[in-house]
This record gives sequence, structure tokens and C-alpha cells, in this order.
Amino acid sequence: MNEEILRLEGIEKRYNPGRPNEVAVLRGADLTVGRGEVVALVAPSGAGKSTLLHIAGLLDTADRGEVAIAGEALGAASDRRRTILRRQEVGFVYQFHHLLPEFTALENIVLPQLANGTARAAAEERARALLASVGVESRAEHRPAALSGGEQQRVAFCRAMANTPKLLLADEPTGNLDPATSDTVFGALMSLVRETGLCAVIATHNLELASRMDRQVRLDEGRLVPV
Ligand SMILES: Nc1ncnc2c1ncn2[C@@H]1O[C@H](COP(=O)(O)OP(=O)(O)OP(=O)(O)O)[C@@H](O)[C@H]1O
Repeated sequence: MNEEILRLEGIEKRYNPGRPNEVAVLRGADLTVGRGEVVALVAPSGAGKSTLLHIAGLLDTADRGEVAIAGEALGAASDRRRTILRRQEVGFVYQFHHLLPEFTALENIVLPQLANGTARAAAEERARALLASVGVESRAEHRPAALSGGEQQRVAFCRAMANTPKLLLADEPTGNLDPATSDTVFGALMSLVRETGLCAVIATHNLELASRMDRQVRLDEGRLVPV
């Protein structure tokens, strides 16, 4: 395997522990993904895909188990360290774009870079290059509401890539698009990922899209098994 970018080991997660509505979602999930590798995460609705991605992306914590990003084990890391790593090394894409409605496409990609300490001119240059790489450079000055669903999602990919993360996590990134648009937009995402040599974990219900990734894993009773 290439350099290890993401390692999940023995991840356990319950919601509402000790209550009648307790649900043990993850029960010892293991996954290791290397640089340049794209893994499809497939599972029925409610199996825990979002929970797993949130833990992998340091948005949530596991009850047990270890998360390591780019070789750094985060079990004992401070909240501050987790926030820095999340901002610098992880990009997220969701089913719905979550772009800031009052800002243009360009600004939506510039802002995370400014928050990360990049100078404005460099941030704008990178944002324009990213938009061009997914074919929406002509939409740079539009606000999200003036973009089609497929364009919004491409801009969301660019935002996820804004700070040149090592790890991209995507939760049903084309789940809200019609099949033809989903296909084109997924193609744009894959080219962007391939060009940058990113490591990616992409949750999808779409088995055809899953088959276009390097390998597939399935969540089965809280554990990850190869497909
Ligand atoms: N904050 C929470 N509190 C209680 N239960 C939760 C919480 N978040 C998720 N769950 C439950 O945990 C289980 C896994 O949820 P999760 O969203 O991770 O699944 P998923 O595989 O991503 O589903 P989908 O494909 O429908 O998005 C579900 O049964 C869900 O109801």
C-alpha cells in the first residue's frame, strides 16, 4: 500500500448509551486507506455510514478504537489539534452542497483558505483553478441559488479541496442528482481526486458508481467487510 492516510481500528459507537433507545451503530470497524486510493463505502440506509465518516473526519469521536490521519494517532489529541488536522487534512462533501448562500461560488472556495491562513490573491487563484478543473469556471461569480444542482455540487467538491487535504470524505455526494447529472458530476469528482492523488472514502447507495472506485467495503452489523 502507498503511504497510509487513514486508519480506523476497532471503532465502536453507540447512541443513547444505557437508555432504552440505545443503538450500537459501529461494533469494531477497521479500515486502512492509502494515498491515491478511492474506497466506496456501501451499506443500507441507517447502517452507520455517516457516523463512520464523521468519526474518520474528526467531526465526532468514537467510544472506543483509534483514528489515525496521515500517520498521526488521535486518541489522546487535544480538541485544538483535532480541529487543525480536520481543517488542513480533511475535505468533506455531503449529499446537499451546504454552500454559504450569500457568497459567490468563488468566495465559498476562498473563505476556507483564508481561515487557514492563505493570502487572498493565492486563495482566489487556487479557487479559479479548482473551478476550471471541474468545468464551472464561468460560474465563479454566481451565488449558489443561481447554479444548477450539478454545478452546486461541483463547487462543493472544490470547496472540499480548497486547503489541499490529504483525505476526502464524501457522504452520498451525488445522491441528490438525477442519474445523468450524477454520472457527470461523479466523473468530475473522480478526475479531481485522481489528479491530486488524494485518498478518498465515498459513501454511496449507487452500486454502479461504487464499482468505479478502487475497492468497496460494506458496513455489516457495525463492522467493515470487503465486497
Ligand atoms: N445523534 C444520533 N442520536 C441517536 N441515533 C442516531 C444519531 N445519529 C444517527 N443515529 C442512528 O444511528 C444509525 C446510523 O445512522 P447513520 O446516519 O450513520 O446511517 P447511514 O448509514 O449514514 O444512513 P443513510 O444512508 O440513511 O444516511 C441510525 O439508526 C440512526 O437512526
